[in-house]
Amino acid sequence: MSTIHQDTICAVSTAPGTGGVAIIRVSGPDAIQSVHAIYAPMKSGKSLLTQKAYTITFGNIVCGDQLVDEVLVSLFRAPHSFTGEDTVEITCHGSVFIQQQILELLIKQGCRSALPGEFTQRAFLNGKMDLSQAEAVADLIASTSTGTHKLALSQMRGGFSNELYKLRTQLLDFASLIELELDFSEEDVEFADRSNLYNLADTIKKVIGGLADSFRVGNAIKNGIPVAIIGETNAGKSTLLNLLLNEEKAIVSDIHGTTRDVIEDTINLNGITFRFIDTAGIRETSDTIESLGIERTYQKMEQATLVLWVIDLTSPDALIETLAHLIEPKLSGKKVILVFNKADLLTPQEVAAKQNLLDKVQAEKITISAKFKNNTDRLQTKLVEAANLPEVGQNDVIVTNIRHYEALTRALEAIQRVISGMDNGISSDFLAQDIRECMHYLGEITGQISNDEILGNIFAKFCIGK
Ligand SMILES: Nc1nc2c(c(=O)[nH]1)N(C=O)[C@@H](CNc1ccc(C(=O)N[C@@H](CCC(=O)O)C(=O)O)cc1)CN2
Ligand SMILES: Nc1nc2c(ncn2[C@@H]2O[C@H](COP(=O)(O)OP(=O)(O)OP(=O)(O)O)[C@@H](O)[C@H]2O)c(=O)[nH]1
Ligand SMILES: [K+]
Ligand SMILES: [Mg+2]
Repeated sequence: MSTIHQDTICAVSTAPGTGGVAIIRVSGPDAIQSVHAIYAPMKSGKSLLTQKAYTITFGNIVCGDQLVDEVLVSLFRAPHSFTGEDTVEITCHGSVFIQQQILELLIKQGCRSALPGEFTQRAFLNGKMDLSQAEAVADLIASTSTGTHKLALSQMRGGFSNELYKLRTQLLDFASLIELELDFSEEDVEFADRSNLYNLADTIKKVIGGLADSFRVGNAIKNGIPVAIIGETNAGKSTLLNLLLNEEKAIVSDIHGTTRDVIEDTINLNGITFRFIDTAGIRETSDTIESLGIERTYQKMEQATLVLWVIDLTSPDALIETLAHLIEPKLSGKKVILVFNKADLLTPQEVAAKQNLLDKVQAEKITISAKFKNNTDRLQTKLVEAANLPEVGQNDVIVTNIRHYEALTRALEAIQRVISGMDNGISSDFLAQDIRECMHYLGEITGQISNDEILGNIFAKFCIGK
């Protein structure tokens, strides 16, 4: 792909504010000329126009006869740069005022302020990387832990893309065999050995299915495992949240219905990110706002992977059972830990007598005192066990991006139609159509298939200067 964006863009690529130095990036056909016009190298004979690529020179940025700053200027010549275009980087002093002045000078030279992600978008459009690699650049910038860093790095280096290219090749083989048959359809012969084709479709299905399934892990690593803390009012949910986060995040009081809006935050336990979600206590209420809060509790429960159902051991058994009728139907498919709280208020005998409560609920049980932090280490251990995240190796391909997950789901549906079509002896042209559809969705991930809307959505989420 050749450069189709003929204008030259500029932006500050370092964090806003005042670091010691800042980098201003200029990319496009007039990058070298534009910087040349505002730059005076210290040593004669070092004009940017004649400098070799991958060199740095020292000099002054000037506005007429006014000195703006002493800077370093790095030169990249197309196609050997991040964007694939001519690129010049000015490293100036970290004053916002200086950065602004230099940008203004560049704009006077005909450069345009870059849009968010536009440098990376150009790298994609110039064939420097595919779309999933470009998206990984944003993930890498946002990475905050070993897990997110490792996944973003592997995706940026093309691990995921290679997997998809392999699949595409297999699908192409498949399609050509089928299409060969179509060419000879009058003769009513089957060129492509059906059982080979069937095996191939099945292999492809397994690979796509495996990639789609990896999103559970990828999403958990990237966004944290959602853990909803639910239960009756005053059970001690907010006390438990604060304890898990080690921070007074939520208001705790002895008034029923204190928490009305959802409060959430993440924390790392044993390298796993958990997103704890404190919710409004569930009870019958005539208060409109509280009812809305309880609605949200149910929504959050639905979105959670893990549910901590907090029970006040001092509540009457009947109340707990009544509440169970409301909660239980919403727990299917989730890991549940029943947290019997306020053990400090009961004798050990009384606590023991309560152990059979809610026996019919499929769940682990633990007895704690959130207030006095009794047995809460055990609860953390249980959480880590319940997370059940596999070790991710250097070469494992894990899907972390919801856009990729959705495309994989579509691709999986298409290949499943191929398989059931073969089961039902469907005609070859229909099979070919489904194979092409499968390829289309895989192509959306790498950007072989793309449009302005997809690209706009992706790059608008980048920061400016990237
Ligand atoms: N100053 C600065 N630091 C930076 C970046 C940048 O743009 N500027 N990057 C921005 O994200 C990252 C580095 N990414 C880069 C990727 C490729 C090329 C490049 O010149 N590629 C050439 C030649 C490669 C080679 O020597 O083999 C090419 O692809 O042809 C430069 C930076 C991180 N650090
Ligand atoms: N004795 C004792 N009191 C506790 C314990 N945990 C919480 N409490 C008290 O129980 C009361 C309610 O605690 P909260 O954390 O606000 O309960 P909640 O479940 O968030 O309540 P709502 O937000 O109203 O649904 C407060 O007075 C807490 O101090 C505990 O383990 N032992
Ligand atoms: K309360
Ligand atoms: Mg609360």
